[in-house]
Amino acid sequence: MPKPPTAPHSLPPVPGVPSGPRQRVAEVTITPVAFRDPPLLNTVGVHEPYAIRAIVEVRTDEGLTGLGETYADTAHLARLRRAAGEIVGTDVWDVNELARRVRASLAGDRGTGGHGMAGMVTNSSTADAVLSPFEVACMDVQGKATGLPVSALLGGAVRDRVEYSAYLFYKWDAHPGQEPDAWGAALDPDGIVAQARRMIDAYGFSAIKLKGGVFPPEEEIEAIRALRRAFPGHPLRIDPNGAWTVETSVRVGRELEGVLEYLEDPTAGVEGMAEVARRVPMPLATNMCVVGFADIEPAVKRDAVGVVLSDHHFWGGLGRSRLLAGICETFGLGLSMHSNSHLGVSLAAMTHLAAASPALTYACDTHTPWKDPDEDVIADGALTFSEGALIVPDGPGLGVTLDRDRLARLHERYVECGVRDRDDTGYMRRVDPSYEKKQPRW
Ligand SMILES: O=C([O-])C(=O)C[C@H](O)[C@@H](O)C(=O)[O-]
Repeated sequence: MPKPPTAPHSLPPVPGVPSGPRQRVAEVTITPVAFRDPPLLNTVGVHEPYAIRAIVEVRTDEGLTGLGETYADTAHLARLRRAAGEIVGTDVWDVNELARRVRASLAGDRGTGGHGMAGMVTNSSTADAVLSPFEVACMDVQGKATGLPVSALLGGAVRDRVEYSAYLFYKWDAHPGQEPDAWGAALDPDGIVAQARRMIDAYGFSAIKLKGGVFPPEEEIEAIRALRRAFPGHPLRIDPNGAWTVETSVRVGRELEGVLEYLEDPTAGVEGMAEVARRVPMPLATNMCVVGFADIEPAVKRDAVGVVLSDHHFWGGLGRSRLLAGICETFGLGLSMHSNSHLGVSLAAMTHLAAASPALTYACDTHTPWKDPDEDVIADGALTFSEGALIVPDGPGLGVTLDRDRLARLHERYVECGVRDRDDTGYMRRVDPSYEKKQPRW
């Protein structure tokens, strides 16, 4: 009797896991990198000359490689490295097993800092933040193994282009001791409008977010009014990262009635947010008081937020961010997307997630315009903005490839600038030393 043809891959099936070319994680590489970051101001201080990220590569026993990207502060890197050792041997389709192993690798780790969450009032899950880049990398492999884009693996793209917003910052001309960059300074309403015009001319964005909490609220209200006059049709948002008292938040919210599409994190903590929400006319958005699954119930009970900014880096990857999207739909919460200084691997993952999230109806945040296009780790051409949006890549996986020369260069920079030795906040922000004592600032 002729033998049945052998399957191309010989792993036993995993119950409940979709079939597909099966592969196991054979090797994991984590490469911290540093890229130039302009002197953008936020409520804690100023961005450092370099932002740091970690690029995660997951290689399989079948020779495919998947990519992920995450924070690279000292605490987070140490956790990533522990997890990397544990996940070798995992089937890339078995994300539950991947999560189990990541959690096991963190046993006994009670730390909550790192991964960009320092200073937040949060129930953010360290394990979710560690899981995220590995899950994204495994999904990239799944896509490569099946020929499907990640958006298809997430349930299917409901849009073929993902809109992003112009993310404006008050800004110095230059970091001390450096040449001014092409953006120039933006320290008043005219500077902010000029920055918006430049960014919108270059990218075509049709929504605008201003990072606030830097100057007294009256000045920031003026900047928003100036933006409204200059861009009458663009939805506007302001985000002071929780720097205002409840009373200041209420005053700003009322003054900007009819001007803002949402007011993001005006004050810190779910109680304060709930009180502001009761007294201002627009929805409150957050990426500070709902940053993990445990934050959802208290926020919903108190009606504290109208819009959640998801972020797959915090929420455990793409699959768990889809879960968040479903919960938001259930409770009638809007869904938008948060960003931090990031590279192209994250941008690709954000774009696939947004494409596959029907409830995500707001333009997403991105820091991309603040990065020199040569300072990335991906090859050019995969992600290009047109009319404020990215076309969702339709090639296998994330649809981006690593440029190894760039990766090596940015890693060398990371080693040279010594940031690896810093026990920083995870933001790579130079923090005003008096900040801790000044919260809320107004
Ligand atoms: O709420 C936000 O958009 C952020 O927290 C993102 C960034 O950390 C932002 O504040 C920054 O880049 O300074």
